[in-house]
Amino acid sequence: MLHSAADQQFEAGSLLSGGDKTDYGAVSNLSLLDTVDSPITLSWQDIRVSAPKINRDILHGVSGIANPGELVALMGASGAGKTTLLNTLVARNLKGLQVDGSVKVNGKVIGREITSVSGYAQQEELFVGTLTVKEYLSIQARLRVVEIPESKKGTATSLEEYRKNRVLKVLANLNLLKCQNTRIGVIGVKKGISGGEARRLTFACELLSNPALLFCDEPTTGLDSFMAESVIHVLSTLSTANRTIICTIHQPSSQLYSMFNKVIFLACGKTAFLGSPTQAIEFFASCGHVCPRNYNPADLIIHKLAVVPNEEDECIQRIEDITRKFEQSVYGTRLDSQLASVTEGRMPEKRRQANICTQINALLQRATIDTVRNPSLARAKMIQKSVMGLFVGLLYFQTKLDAIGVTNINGALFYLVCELTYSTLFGILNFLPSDFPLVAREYHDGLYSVLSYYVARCLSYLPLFTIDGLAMLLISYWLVGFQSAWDQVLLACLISFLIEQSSSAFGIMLSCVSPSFPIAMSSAGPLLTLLSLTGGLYANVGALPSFISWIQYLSWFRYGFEAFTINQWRKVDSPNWNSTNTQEVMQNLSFTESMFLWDMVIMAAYIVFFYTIGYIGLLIRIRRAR
Ligand SMILES: Nc1ncnc2c1ncn2[C@@H]1O[C@H](COP(=O)(O)OP(=O)(O)OP(=O)(O)O)[C@@H](O)[C@H]1O
Repeated sequence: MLHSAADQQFEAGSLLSGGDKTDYGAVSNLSLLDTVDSPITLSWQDIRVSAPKINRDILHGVSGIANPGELVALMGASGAGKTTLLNTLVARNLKGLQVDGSVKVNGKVIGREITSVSGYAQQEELFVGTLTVKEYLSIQARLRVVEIPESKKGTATSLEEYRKNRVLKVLANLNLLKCQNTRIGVIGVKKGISGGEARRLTFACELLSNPALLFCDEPTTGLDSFMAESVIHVLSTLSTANRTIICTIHQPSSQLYSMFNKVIFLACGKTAFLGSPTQAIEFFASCGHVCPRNYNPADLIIHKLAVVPNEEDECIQRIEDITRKFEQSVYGTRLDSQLASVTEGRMPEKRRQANICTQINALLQRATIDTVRNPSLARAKMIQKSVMGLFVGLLYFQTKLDAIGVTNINGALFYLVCELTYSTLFGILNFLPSDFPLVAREYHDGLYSVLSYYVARCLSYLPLFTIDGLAMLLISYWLVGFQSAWDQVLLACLISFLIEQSSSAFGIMLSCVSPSFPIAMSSAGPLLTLLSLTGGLYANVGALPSFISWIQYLSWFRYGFEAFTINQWRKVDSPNWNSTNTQEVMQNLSFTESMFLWDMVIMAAYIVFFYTIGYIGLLIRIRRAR
């Protein structure tokens, strides 16, 4: 992981170093670290987790407590159950697991509502990489900060100003001011902020709402020792403001180990120790595992708690010995008495969701920036459609209105329907896969509803997936010599819009209901073939066998082509053309002139239908992803 020279100056606590002083001026009248108004004591008792399908117990009655102002490390060998315990505490990622025992916030079991009083910085960083750090945080602030807290009422005149100050303050707190205008970046596509900055940005998002309880899954994994230390330093500083912070951590260095207020060691799904870092060293020494001088205590303890291949019996015996000794030790009994003395206290205020307009607005802004800054999509689509418009124009250049010309113009119209469909659909099939992990996480963090995301994302695609089609249509229009009375041009634009929207709504629906991107891709091809074959050019829609003829009524190819054709031939600016010629063209294709309006209404209805099914599919998938 890269880190800049400015990173190396990083010092949590002296947060102005390397920062942007102009910006900081805006928040200089505010204290750097907000003290938590309603501190949280988190306690958990006799947590048992099993996987019934494979008949396996993962946690065997684990108990513990974390108090305000404490930075707690959850440690243990790989497979000890750290992530499972953290997931149980935050009520996330427990699909397929049976969970018993109680998790209490200030002495009260609140279940999944823990999400609304805590922050969870997950290990996998998920951002919208095309945004800058400040843009991303500002949008997060609109979703996470919905009112000025009572204690901060005098610090800002409006919610907007409070959010702005909050973003600057969090940027300063986490030493992100110097990279605030840097794009976050997309792994493997575009380099952005450093690994340490990305990790701090994850905390920054969580801190916007100033949670009293913060969970962090492996905050130092993947970082070099300096970065790891700076991240833990930030957490340690944050905990001093009366926050309760619990994080899982893999083999911390001696330096890191001593920065925690409390360490919890798990082994084979049991608590092997809970207490201060120094007490842990003493306890393990009392069990016969003395830490040599200049040796990392965390390494020694985790090694003693690991089950080593080919030495399973010996290791399990040792672990049982340690866990039993812990239960009987002064630390074990003190934990029991602490848990017994937890009484119901004041509940912290739950984080409210922003109203639906704010949600859609913020998400639309984010999605639009992402779509516009995504050159592979925006630029490629515009270039492709313009080239295709030119190509069609040249291929059918100034077509005459004779028998061959009519066939050619109909061919050109059907080609436009296909071009408006295929590239749109395949361009939009990636609608969900790229967004899904972030949206599922933010939904379960309680930031917004699925409907807000869906509306915003669909709207963000609308301009691009309209303008490109119109560009193609208008470039080819006069080159081919389509009928160009103003009402015909306008109606052709409307038909083009409806065809392209039918295709993008269908693509979004497929993307949302398919279990995976490859399945969506592989089902799109055959479905489009079926719909285009019954579109009216390859086979006369009036002569299709009855058992297959019904498919045409599902095909926007058919409605779009019929509407384009009627629009073209109903009014022809030529002395050699009369209404009989129009009827002949219609009869040859088995199209009905009176269907013109219906074609457009039916396409509009299909668009609504596809979007609705897509929404239901997305809702089900996101709800299942907790
Ligand atoms: N959903 C599940 N179904 C079945 N087994 C599971 C499930 N989740 C976890 N386990 C098993 O439970 C054990 C503990 O897993 P967990 O991920 O909590 O360990 P960990 O201490 O976080 O390990 P690591 O440090 O390697 O991430 C592992 O053996 C794992 O295979």
